[in-house]
Order: sequence, then C-alpha cells, then structure tokens
Amino acid sequence: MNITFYKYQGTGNDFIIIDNRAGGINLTTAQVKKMCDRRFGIGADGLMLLNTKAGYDFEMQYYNADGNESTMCGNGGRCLVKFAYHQGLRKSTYSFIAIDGTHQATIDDNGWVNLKMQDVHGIRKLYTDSELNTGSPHYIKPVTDLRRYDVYKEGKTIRNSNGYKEKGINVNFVEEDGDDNLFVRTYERGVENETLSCGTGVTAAALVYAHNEAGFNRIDITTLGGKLAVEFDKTGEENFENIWLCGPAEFVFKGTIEI
Ligand SMILES: N[C@@H](CCC[C@H](N)C(=O)O)C(=O)O
Repeated sequence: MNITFYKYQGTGNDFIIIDNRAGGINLTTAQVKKMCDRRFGIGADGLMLLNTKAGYDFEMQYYNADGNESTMCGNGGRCLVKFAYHQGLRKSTYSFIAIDGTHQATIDDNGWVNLKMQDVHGIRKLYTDSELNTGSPHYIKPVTDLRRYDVYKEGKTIRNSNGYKEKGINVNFVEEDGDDNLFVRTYERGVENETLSCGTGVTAAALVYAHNEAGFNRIDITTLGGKLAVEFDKTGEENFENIWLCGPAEFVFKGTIEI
C-alpha cells in the first residue's frame, strides 16, 4: 500500500503527518516505527494522523518514533494545525481534539502557531527538581552549563530510574538565561534520545520557572532547534490557566512510501 505523507518540523522537533480524513489508515506499531526510522524510513521524532471528529475541526492522533501511540505532543499539535491550514482548512481559531482533550489554536501573520494547552494543577517537588503533566509527563532538572551537559546520558538514567521505568517520563534540563528566559534541552520518552525541542517540555519548564507569582507570565525559551514562547496565567501556587505554547511550524517535504 502506498501512503502519501508530509514532513513538518516545529523548532526541529520533526513529524510525519498523514491525512486520514477519508479514513482507512490503520498503522501497526512496526509500520510507524519503520517510517520514523532515520535510516530505514522517512525519519521523524513522531507521526500524526489527521482524523475527522464530529464537533471539531479535526482529531490529532499521535505516535512516538518507537511506534506506540502516546500522550500529547505540543510541537506536533502546532505542526498539525499548520498542515490543516496548508490543506485549505482556514479558521481564525482552530478547535481540535487530542488524547488529553480539546485544544484551541491560532496562526499569526508571521506563521507562528499558538496552541492552547490544558490547565495544569499541581507540581510535584523533588528537592530542586520538579515533576508535572502538561499533556505528557515531564521531569524538570535545573542545571548549569547546559550547552555542554550530557543530556542523553543523564536523561536516559532518569527516564529509566525506579518509579519512571515502566511508564517513562520526558526529562528536561533547564538553565535560566536572564529574567523570563530559559534554555531547555529534552530527552524524550518514546524517541529515547534527545530531540531538538519538546513543546510540552518547554511548557512544563516555563510553569516551574514562573517569575510573576500572580497573573500573566511570558517565558521565552531557547531550544537547540529554535525559539518558543509560553504564555500563561498563574492562578495559584501550583495552578496555571490560559497556557499557550507559541512558535514556528514549517512544512519540510512531501512524498509517498510503500508500507
Ligand atoms: N515532542 C513532544 C512530546 C511528545 C510526547 C513524548 N515523547 C511522550 O511520549 O510523552 C512535544 O512537543 O510535546
């Protein structure tokens, strides 16, 4: 069977997108894993299906590069909105459903895609580290000299430690880069490697590092793949609402693959 696919990236977090609005595409774990393989396939951190869903502009179905369907992907969601736009779905505000619930999204004149994330209530403190869920589970670790930090080794160790080994966790290493600016590098579960950027990860980091104790915050984030911003209202010690993940999302190439 030949499948037409589209490759998109959001700050270097790259995805295969397949338009499944006509239905009929059911991919096995092995097929997704092979398509995402950077040597034997197309190569990507994840794969998404654009499905139809009554009452929504579309449904997002997300798979990690290991072939398993996973939890929310922020950069993926932003890329899927840009894909929907390129397919002719033009809206001032998009409304779609993903595994963690409903999301709104807008596209700026400069092409940035802004994605509304679920409210977050609760951060688990682990000494200087933190754990929270922004649609996907994240571990946040403050470090120094992050550019030279061994993200693969340290991320893999935490992801496979007791308590996380079975379900996995995404591990984000964070360095403050002036007021309301963070540099974040992420070891991603399901990719089992460092990716160039992780949307739900930078969102989690931004919430942990909020400087304004009450009300509006905007945190600008540098990743290895580019710049993102996270805006939100801090409504309580561990409560965050109106969370928006903002950044670029670009088409890379299109092709067909036999699976
Ligand atoms: N790249 C992501 C997160 C994708 C999901 C993650 N690998 C997991 O399994 O939790 C993002 O941009 O949020």
